[in-house]
Amino acid sequence: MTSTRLPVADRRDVRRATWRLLSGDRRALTTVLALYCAAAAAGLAGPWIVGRIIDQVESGTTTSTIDVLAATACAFVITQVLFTRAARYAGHRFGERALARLRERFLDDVLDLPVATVEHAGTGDLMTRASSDVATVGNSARDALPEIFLGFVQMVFIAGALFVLDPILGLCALISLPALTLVTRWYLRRARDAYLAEGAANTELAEDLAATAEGARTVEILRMRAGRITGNDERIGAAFATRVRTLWLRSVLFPSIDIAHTLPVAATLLIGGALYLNDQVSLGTVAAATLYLWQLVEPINAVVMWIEALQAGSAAFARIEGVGKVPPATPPSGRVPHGDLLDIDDVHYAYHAGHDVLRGVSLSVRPGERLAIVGPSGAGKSTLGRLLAGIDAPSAGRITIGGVDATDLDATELRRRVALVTQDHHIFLGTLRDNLALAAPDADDARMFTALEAVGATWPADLPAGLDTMLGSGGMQPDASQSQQLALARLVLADPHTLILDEATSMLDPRAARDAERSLAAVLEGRTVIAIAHRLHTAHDADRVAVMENGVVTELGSHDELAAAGGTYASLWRSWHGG
Ligand SMILES: Nc1ncnc2c1ncn2[C@@H]1O[C@H](COP(=O)(O)OP(=O)(O)OP(=O)(O)O)[C@@H](O)[C@H]1O
Repeated sequence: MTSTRLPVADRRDVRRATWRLLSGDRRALTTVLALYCAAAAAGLAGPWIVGRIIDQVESGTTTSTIDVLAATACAFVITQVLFTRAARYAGHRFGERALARLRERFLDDVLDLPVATVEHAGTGDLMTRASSDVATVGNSARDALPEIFLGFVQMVFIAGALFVLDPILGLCALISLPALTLVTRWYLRRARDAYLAEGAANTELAEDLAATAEGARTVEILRMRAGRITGNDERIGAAFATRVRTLWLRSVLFPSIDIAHTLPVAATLLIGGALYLNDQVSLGTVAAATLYLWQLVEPINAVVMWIEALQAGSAAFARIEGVGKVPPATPPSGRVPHGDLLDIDDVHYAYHAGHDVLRGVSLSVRPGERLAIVGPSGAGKSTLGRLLAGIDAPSAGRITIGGVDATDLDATELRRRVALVTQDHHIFLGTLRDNLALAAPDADDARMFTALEAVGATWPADLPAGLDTMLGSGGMQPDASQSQQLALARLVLADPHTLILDEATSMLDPRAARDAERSLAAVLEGRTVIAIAHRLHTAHDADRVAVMENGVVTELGSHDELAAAGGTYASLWRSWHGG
């Protein structure tokens, strides 16, 4: 099975998704925009009033006029502060709501992912998208977007005010614009890929570190320390290189911005000075224009700084949106199975092209039959179980349920009919009831207790809080055997017509395992059970036994037939029995 990263959405999709996210709360967005415009408009008054004060002083005026002008300037500054504060507050609330909608959609997309896709992609990829990518987008939605918007509004208003003040001085403000545009375009063209590469390198690093930490014991025992350190070093090196690349892009952008501030001020002072000497503009106008230009520093800096964050946010958003681009595992054909006959016809499967682990498996499992699959380790039993449960599709051949290809059934329909239970029994944080309701949301307490009893779990009846007992960290920690019983009880509640038990009871002690399997079989009378088993008593109790060796079924028959046939099963049975 080769590792395939989850897709990344392209620019057009990201633009569309951004618009969808923003326009999902139009009223709030309009309020935020209006408040920012009001704040930017109020900010224009200060320099203009200072210019007027200078002109008044030059032409000779009373102190009371100056006092009135100064008081007016103060009033506008306070108004600007109040509007900005209100705009930021509304902007943050808007951003948080947008982020909440994004998280909900992301969760839906993740839950819709085919299991095989998640396994192929590796959990690190999904974890990075769910954690750091969502946080980065949150940062953009909460801070970057509102700040960039405020910056743009301020720039447009200030440029407008400069032109109104004096068109020639207005032109001075634009002197750096072409160079600034070029540098910003140069940066933006490269930034997305650079940030995507940084995100991907971080994912690889996170996966590698997690694998080393999780497998620490194995690393110690097999003395793989040096190898792991070298591997981790390489990943850290790769992540470092991608960071250096984004740093290089920033190191070109930021100094260019600094120059872009200074040039227009110098030009305004020079040209404004010459105009003043020629009596074409007043001293107050030159002063006001210079102050406006200094005022531009803040929005330009903010826009550039936050555009950088927005780039990182856009790359992260592309990765989040990419999860929704994964095609459904099985485009439903709409065909309805007739009956529950499970037919496996010449099925091949390879994790790596050219290395078939299933090499032409053919088998028919009748409804209600109990089939045990036995065989040596690596024979392909679990792989066949995954294919039967629709987690992976055969590379060749067909698996049909009631005459319809398993790959043509939609995921919900397939899960309703076939369920795989393995040794992984996840207990979700929540009550015992929550954990059982996952399989049957409508089940009442009586049904839940019946399901638990069916799999031999009597301990829930003794719990003081009963089904309301909290499980998981901070609550009751079920042991391996109890977790397995919960998983089996979930299956009883889900009630699919075919159950595939892949070593499902292996963690229980032999007596408990036998009890659980017996109880399960009793509850599921008339249903199909395919048990992939290491313990041969499972085979002994089954209607038929299929022996798998090297990717094919080599023997098929009842326990008695195979035990008498003197083949692989007979020798397995003899050695298991110590005979
Ligand atoms: N995810 C995977 N990627 C690559 N190869 C795999 C993967 N899972 C299993 N294999 C290989 O496929 C072959 C069949 O494995 P499978 O687990 O289906 O056998 P099994 O009969 O169930 O063995 P066991 O009884 O030990 O679980 C083995 O050679 C195994 O190494």
